[in-house]
Amino acid sequence: MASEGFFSISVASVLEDVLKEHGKRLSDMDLASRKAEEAAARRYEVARWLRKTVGVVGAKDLPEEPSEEEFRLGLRSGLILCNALNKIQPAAVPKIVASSGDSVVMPDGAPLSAYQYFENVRNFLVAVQDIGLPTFEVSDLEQGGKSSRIVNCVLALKSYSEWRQMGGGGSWKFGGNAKPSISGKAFMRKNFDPFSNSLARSQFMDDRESSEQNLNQVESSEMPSPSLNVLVHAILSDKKPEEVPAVKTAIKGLQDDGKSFSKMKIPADQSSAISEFKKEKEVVKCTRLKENFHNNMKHEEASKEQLLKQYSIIDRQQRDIQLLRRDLQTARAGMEFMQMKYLEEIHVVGKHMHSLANAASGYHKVLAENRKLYNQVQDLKALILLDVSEEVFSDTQPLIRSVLDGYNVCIFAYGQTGSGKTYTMSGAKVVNTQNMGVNYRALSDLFNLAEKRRGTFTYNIAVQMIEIYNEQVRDLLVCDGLNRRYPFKIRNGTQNGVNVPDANLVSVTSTAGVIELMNIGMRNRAVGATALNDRSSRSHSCLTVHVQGRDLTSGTILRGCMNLVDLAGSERVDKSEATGERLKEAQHINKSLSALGDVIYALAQNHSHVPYRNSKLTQLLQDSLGGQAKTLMFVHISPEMDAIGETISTLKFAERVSTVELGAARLNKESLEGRELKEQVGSLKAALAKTEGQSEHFQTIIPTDPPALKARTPASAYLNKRHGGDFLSFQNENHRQPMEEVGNIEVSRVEVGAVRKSRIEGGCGLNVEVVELGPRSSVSYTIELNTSVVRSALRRGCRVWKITVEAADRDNI
Ligand SMILES: Nc1ncnc2c1ncn2[C@@H]1O[C@H](COP(=O)(O)OP(=O)(O)OP(=O)(O)O)[C@@H](O)[C@H]1O
Repeated sequence: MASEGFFSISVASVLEDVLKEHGKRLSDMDLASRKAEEAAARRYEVARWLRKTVGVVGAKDLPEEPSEEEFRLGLRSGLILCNALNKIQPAAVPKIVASSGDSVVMPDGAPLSAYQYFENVRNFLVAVQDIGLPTFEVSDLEQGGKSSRIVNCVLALKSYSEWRQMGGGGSWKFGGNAKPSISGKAFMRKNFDPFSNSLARSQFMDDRESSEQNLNQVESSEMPSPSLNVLVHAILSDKKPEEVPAVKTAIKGLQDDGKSFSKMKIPADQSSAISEFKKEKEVVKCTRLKENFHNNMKHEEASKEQLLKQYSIIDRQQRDIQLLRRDLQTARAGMEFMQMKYLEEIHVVGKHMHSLANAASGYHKVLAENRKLYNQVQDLKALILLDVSEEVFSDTQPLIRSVLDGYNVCIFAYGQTGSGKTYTMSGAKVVNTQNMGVNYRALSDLFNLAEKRRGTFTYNIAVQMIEIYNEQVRDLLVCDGLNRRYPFKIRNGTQNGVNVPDANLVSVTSTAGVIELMNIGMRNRAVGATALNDRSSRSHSCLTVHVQGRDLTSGTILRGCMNLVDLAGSERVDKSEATGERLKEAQHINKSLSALGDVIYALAQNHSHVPYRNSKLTQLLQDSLGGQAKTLMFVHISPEMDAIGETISTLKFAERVSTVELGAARLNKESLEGRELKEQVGSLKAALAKTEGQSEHFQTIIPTDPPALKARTPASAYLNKRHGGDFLSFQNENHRQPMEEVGNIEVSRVEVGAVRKSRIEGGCGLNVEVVELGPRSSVSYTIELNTSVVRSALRRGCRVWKITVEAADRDNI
């Protein structure tokens, strides 16, 4: 067993070495296909030769190009083989067992018995063996047998036949060794005749087992085994003649090294040959198995490697998935936590909002309370006598705030001529931060405070400036110095607090704008030189600031006004040396100041009648002195000794004033609903008033403010509702006409203060109510148009009327 193992390994190593040398070239060949092609070609060659040799009839069972199965079946009876051999060498097979009646051809459908097959084939094999040709096994003709060995045998026979046909000169050589044609029992295939070459290659590549028949023919112990022999032939077949010695040397070296070769003995008899052959067969099998195993191992290793790679990838992916899952869970937990936190915070914010809302409402309550208390303090203080000092303004500041809160305020300067009233109120001629007057400071504070309240209130501020000169009211805010409407009337207790409605009321948005107006007013003010003051004020001036504030949340309207009054100074005519106009002015000044004293006295004494109407000054200041305003008086006295009399008089006046107890100041507040109701009441009152004694007239109320044309005022809306919506309101029920007959009447241009109530003389016509724009919007006027004109227009189909009222025509209406 040990020697067999060693032998196997040696042969295998030789094979491997040879294969390594030539493996590259061989591996490139398509072994399987070549094997099949070559086997088929050789089989066809054999079939054709046999058919040709025994004749088509004799070889009818053998097709010209048989498949392996057909080939085997065709030759199975041994008849064709024996006949062919006998044709080449007559009586080589002395006895051929054939079917009855035909020694050559087998009868159709009557197969020979197995014994007959065996007889023929055995005889054939014995004969060819005697000739020295390669043989095959009887079993090769059976199913699963090796047809290649049969092919080899027949081809050798063919070669032998050809040699004989050529005369059989010399000795027939098969396999390269000179051999007697018949007597030789074996032959060597050293030469490369076509047959042996083909045979060797086919044996090497196609069927190593075919070497067993060659093995039987090996005669020298020095030669390699048949398989190696085939390999050597295969190698040498591709070499050039000059390369052959080198290859041979290499093989020899292999032989020397390989113990298997050196130890291998040629068997003496057939059985030992078969035994050796089997050994070699085992070796070949082992080699093949080893190769297969080796290849399988390699393949398995590659697969294993690939599998490992895939496992590692899958493992990594699974780890990644785990990580991702963990991240997802973390993120989910984070989200839930955030959500919870968010809800908590929302809850907290909600609570804060709630408390803030409470605080805000509380703040408003406290603010209202604060305002109330502050006003109570102001009311309690009443009139305070103050020394003129630079600190004066600090006490005026709270009053400024009151104006924005909807109260009326009056600040006025009293004192003899030349005592510094104008200086206190208006400041020095060249104004700086130190010598600014009360007026400037008050307005500056007013605008600052209004700006601070911008988020809660919007304020409209307008200014009037008038003077009372020689008991006549004049407008100081005129550019050309002309007071066309002079003298103006004073109206007390108007709804909007404008006591001199005809005087210019100019909107302002900044302190600078007010200063500009004040400068205009100062330029227009009547001044004159007296012995006591080279620029003595010869009139009482009054700067009135009208403030209308709207609460942005409630819509409530607050109206306040501030009168800043610079009185003309009382003067002793003998001292001021006034004559002529100055004297007349002085008399009016003194008279009005005396009237002011009387009013103060009456107020101080709580008289039922207060003589406000005794002078324009008291009439103008009626609302401020009468108890519905907060009033502050600056009292000026002269430090000069010769003015002691006036000083005492002034102080007495001040003392009297200080005793006056004003009532609580009234807040001019109007809610949105209240305002609308008032407007309705006002409109209705006006409508009722116009019904009296105007049976031939018809009236209409016209909204003059362009926006109001689109959105009717509550009053007109009310009237339209009452009268069917499409009717203009007519005060006389008998003459009420639908709108279609009268048409809309549009007033295209109405200037503030430009239209006054007027009546066209002799006309019984259409009453047109013109409502002025601006703060005095509640003031309404009626214009009557001649009825005949209206009727004529209606006849002409006039439906929309446009009435233009020019300011210049005011006095002519
Ligand atoms: N506190 C003061 N500091 C500096 N100058 C002053 C002061 N008060 C008044 N004067 C100056 O005294 C003069 C008279 O002052 P002012 O014209 O203000 O008096 P008045 O009381 O208004 O007089 P009248 O009643 O005649 O108009 C002016 O030249 C004014 O500049």
